Amino acid sequence: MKTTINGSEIKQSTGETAKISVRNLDLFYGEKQALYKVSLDINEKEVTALIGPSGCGKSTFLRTLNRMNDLIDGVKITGDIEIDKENIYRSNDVIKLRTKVGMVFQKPNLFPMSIFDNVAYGPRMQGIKNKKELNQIVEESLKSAAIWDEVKDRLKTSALGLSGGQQQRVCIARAIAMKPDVILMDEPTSALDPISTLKVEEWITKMKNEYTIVIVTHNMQQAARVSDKTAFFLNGEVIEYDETNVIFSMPKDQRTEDYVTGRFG
Ligand SMILES: Nc1ncnc2c1ncn2[C@@H]1O[C@H](COP(=O)(O)OP(=O)(O)OP(=O)(O)O)[C@@H](O)[C@H]1O
Repeated sequence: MKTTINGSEIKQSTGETAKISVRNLDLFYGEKQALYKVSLDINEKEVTALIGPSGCGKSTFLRTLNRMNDLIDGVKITGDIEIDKENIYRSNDVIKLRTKVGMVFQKPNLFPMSIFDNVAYGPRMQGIKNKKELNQIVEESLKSAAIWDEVKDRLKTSALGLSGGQQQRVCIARAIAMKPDVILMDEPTSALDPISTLKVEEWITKMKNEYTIVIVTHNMQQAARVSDKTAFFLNGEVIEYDETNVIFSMPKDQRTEDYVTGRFG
């Protein structure tokens, strides 16, 4: 279904609950505009993939959803983003937002501390001190991220001693430990080998009934495998947003078709 608000087309789907509503989002890095009137709804407990050629604004858009761009000097954002109907740019509680909206980056970015302390870091910052409770959160999070069996006997050793694929799953566990509703993933497997990639993809598929997941990927097969909806970005605009099978098998816009069939990118 397509509707219009203030003359701008809202890309949305019927019948489902929008967890995240984005309206008329413009973003500037200083003088340079990186996003143009982005309006779309992201459904709860679905996987939404953001695809498009390098530099088209996917990561920029992803970072607006937990206000990570606030950390960059000279960024100006106009428009509205609501999560659970709350305008995230009208609240000053960025910590609360980043608890609710977790993020997994392209490269594993664990702290130079033990596996346990990495996963317990967020809960401890939230004030949880009880050892039994922390043990439970760490175990559950590592299990959920499908890494428990590989690390359960070395929780007190440095997380940096793990392989890249294992580190990325500990990053996922660290995000889960905060009990987020939304998990943003910025090319989470681009630095991983095929087996680790498969494990992360399996995690996404298994967990999509628990979290709203938004993933930036350059890998078309990955988007097709894991996502329910796909948004195609080009030059800072959303060109097309639809069910993933529509985007990949019968896109409406020629530019989407050219991109997904590999004619450019
Ligand atoms: N911190 C920044 N300061 C200035 N310009 C930036 C900054 N980050 C990104 N840009 C510019 O904004 C545009 C969008 O970049 P962005 O990283 O969001 O694209 P992308 O689609 O995620 O690209 P890629 O697939 O290569 O990661 C690009 O022109 C980029 O050069």
